[in-house]
Amino acid sequence: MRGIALFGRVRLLDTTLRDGEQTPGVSLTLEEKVSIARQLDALGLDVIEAGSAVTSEGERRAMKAVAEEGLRAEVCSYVRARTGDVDLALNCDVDSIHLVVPVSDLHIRCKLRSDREGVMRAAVEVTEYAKGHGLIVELSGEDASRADEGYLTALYRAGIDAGADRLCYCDTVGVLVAEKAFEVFSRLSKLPVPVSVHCHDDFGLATANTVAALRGGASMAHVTVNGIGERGGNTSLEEVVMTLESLYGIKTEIQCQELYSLSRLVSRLTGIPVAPNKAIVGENAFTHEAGIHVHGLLADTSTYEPIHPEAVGRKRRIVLGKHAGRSSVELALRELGIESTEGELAEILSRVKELGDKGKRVTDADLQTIAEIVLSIQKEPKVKLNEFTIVSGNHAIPTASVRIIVNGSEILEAGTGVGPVDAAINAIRRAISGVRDVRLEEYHVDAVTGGTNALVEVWVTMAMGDRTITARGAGADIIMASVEAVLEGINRLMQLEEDG
Ligand SMILES: CC(=O)SCCNC(=O)CCNC(=O)[C@H](O)C(C)(C)COP(=O)(O)OP(=O)(O)OC[C@H]1O[C@@H](n2cnc3c(N)ncnc32)[C@H](O)[C@@H]1OP(=O)(O)O
Ligand SMILES: CC(=O)C(=O)O
Repeated sequence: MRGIALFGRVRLLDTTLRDGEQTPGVSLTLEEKVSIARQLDALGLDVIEAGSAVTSEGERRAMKAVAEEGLRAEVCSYVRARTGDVDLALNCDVDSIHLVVPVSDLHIRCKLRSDREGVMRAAVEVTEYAKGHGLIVELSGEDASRADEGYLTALYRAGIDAGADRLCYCDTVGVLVAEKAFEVFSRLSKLPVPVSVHCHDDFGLATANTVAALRGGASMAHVTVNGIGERGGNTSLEEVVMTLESLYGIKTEIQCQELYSLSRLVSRLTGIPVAPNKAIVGENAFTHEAGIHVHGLLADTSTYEPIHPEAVGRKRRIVLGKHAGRSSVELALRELGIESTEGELAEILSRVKELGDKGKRVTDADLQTIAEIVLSIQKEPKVKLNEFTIVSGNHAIPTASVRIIVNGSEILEAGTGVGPVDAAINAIRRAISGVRDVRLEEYHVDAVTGGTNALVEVWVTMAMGDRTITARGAGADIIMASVEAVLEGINRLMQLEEDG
C-alpha cells in the first residue's frame, strides 16, 4: 500500500469529540469527553481532536481536562482561520490545532465572502501565529474535494512555508469517489509533509474513499467511533481499522479487541444508537439466523464470517426464527442442555418456524418452552410471582413492591426507579439478589398494535455468570409485560443452572 510505504504506518486522528459531537443533538459533558478520550488513548489513537475551543466555555473546560489527562495521544483543537481561535485553543493547553480553511470557490465566496488571495493570506498568518506559540499545525482544506486542485496545492505549499507540520484534505460534503481519492493523494503525497484525509459519508463512501486515499499516499485518516458526525456522519474508526487489518493485511497498532466496548461507550454517552446492520459494531454484525449460514458456520466459521467476532471484542450469536434450519435448532438445544431425537428435533423446528411465520422473534425461553412441550418435560418454575404493586405519579417516586416465591420460599422486596417499569424491574432484581446474581443486559419494548391500549411485547436479555438468555413478555400492560419477561428470563437461567 503506497501511503504506508511513504510514511511508515497509517496514523489515525479520531474526531469523535469534535466532528462526531457535531451530530445534531449531541453534547458531551466534561466527564463524558474525558472518559471517551481515555478509551481512545488506550485503544492506540495517534491524535484526539477533543473539540473546537471557540465553541463555548464548557467546551474549553472539557478540552483542557482532556489535555491535562497526560494521554499518550496528541490532543488537538479545531480552529478557524482566525488568530483569536488559536488563542482559545492555547488556553486549553492542547498540543496541536486542526486549522480549517475553506478552499472551494463556493465556500470562499458564499460563506466567507472573501477571495482566494484573502484565504491564502489568512491561512499563512494563522499558521505562523500558531507555530510561533509552539503548536503543531495541521492545515486543512475544507471542501477540498470541490476545490480547484491548483489553488489547493498552492495554499498547501504556502502553509508548509509558514511552518505547517501536516496537511489535510477534507471531503466536507461526502462527494469524493474512490478513484479520485487515490489519484489526488498520489499527487498530494509528493508534498514534503504528511497529508491526512477527512471524509464524510453522505453517499456511504467514506470508508472506501479513506482507504483509497491511504492507498494513494495519505498518511493519516480522520475517523469517528461508529461513524457519527454531521449529516450522514464521518468515516468510521472501526471500519477503517478492520478493512486495513483484515483486507489489506496492514497492522494499525489499534487494540482491535476493544473496538466494540468503545462503540458501546460512545453510543451510550452520545445517545446515538448504532444501526443493527452497522459493520463491525452493529448488533447483527456477528448474529446469524439463516439455517444455511448456521449449517456452514458449524463446519467452519469463516464460511459466513469474514473476521472472528473475538477480534473486535464480540461474540457470535445464533438466533432462531422462520429462517432457522435443523442445525440452528440442534445447536441452540445443545446450548440449553436439551437432548432430542431426530423426530423431536423436526417437530421443534416446525414449531419454531410456525412462530416465525407469525412474525415473532423466537427467544431462548420460547425454544425451551417448545422443547419442553415436545419432549413432554414438565418443569415447575423456580420463581413465581405472588403479588405485585406499583405506585407512580407526578408527586410520587415510582415505587414497586413484589412478593415472589423462589425455590419454595417467599421473598418480599421493594424498589424505586426512574419510572414504574424501572421500579418494577429493580424490585424483582432486589428480591432475587439474595438468591442469585442475575443481570438485565438488554430491555426492548415494541407496541404490537396502535393506541394507548396497544398490545406490547417486551424483550429482555438476562445474564447469570457468563450465561445469557433472551425472554419475552406480552400484554396490554407494559409493566406486567416487563415483569413477565424478567421473571421468565430468571426462571430459565435458574433452570439451566440446575440442568448443568
Ligand atoms: C465542516 C465543519 O465541520 S466546520 C466546523 C463546524 N464547527 C462549528 O461550527 C463549531 C461550533 N460553532 C460555534 O460555536 C459558532 O458557530 C462559532 C462560535 C464558531 C461562531 O459563532 P458566531 O460568531 O455566532 O458566527 P456564526 O456561527 O453565525 O458564523 C460562523 C462565522 O465563522 C466564519 N467562518 C466559518 N468558517 C471559517 C473558517 N474556516 N475560517 C474563518 N472564519 C470562518 C463565517 O464566515 C462566519 O463569520 P461571520 O460571523 O463573520 O459572518
Ligand atoms: C473540517 C471538517 O470537519 C470538514 O471539512 O468536514
